[in-house]
Amino acid sequence: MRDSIRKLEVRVEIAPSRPLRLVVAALILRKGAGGTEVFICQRKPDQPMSLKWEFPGGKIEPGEGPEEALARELNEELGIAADIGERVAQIRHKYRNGGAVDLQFFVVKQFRGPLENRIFNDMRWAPLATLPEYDFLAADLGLIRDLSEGKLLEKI
Ligand SMILES: Nc1nc2c([nH]c(=O)n2[C@@H]2O[C@H](COP(=O)(O)OP(=O)(O)OP(=O)(O)O)[C@@H](O)[C@H]2O)c(=O)[nH]1
Repeated sequence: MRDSIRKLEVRVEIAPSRPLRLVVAALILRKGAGGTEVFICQRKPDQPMSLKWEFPGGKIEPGEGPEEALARELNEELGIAADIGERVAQIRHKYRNGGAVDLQFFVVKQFRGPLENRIFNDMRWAPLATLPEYDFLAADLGLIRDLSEGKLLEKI
């Protein structure tokens, strides 16, 4: 009896928690012929939430600031050295599997180096008005609507 009680206590202590994932992502912008374009990326078929589109970025690691984390991710994923600009959106989203993310989006208007596809299934420049045509991650949908309607970046 005592043994089973002790086991239960241990289980509770090591029970996996699902912490909020702190994520940063970039709205990399350029002026195209038909207006502002943003750089979007498609997840690989073998990744969770496969083939969904997203903005490049990733999780903040312990000890990193958000801008620092985003510069590192853009370098790892796309091979660029980016100047991280203004933070334009923050979204909290709970995915159906119970995981929650806190997403911060930063504008990037300048970067050095060619954009290299290091981890994505596909990637491209998309005019803001065309964003709703892409199957984006659920957490991004409000932002996609705002961007496609010309909101959020008016003062950028
Ligand atoms: N980079 C990026 N991540 C996003 C966006 N929207 C969104 O919900 N996320 C979520 O934020 C997390 C980013 O983590 P990550 O890029 O470092 O790692 P990952 O996809 O391999 O996820 P995992 O390591 O949690 O399984 C993912 O869970 C992803 O689903 C977005 O627009 N860009």
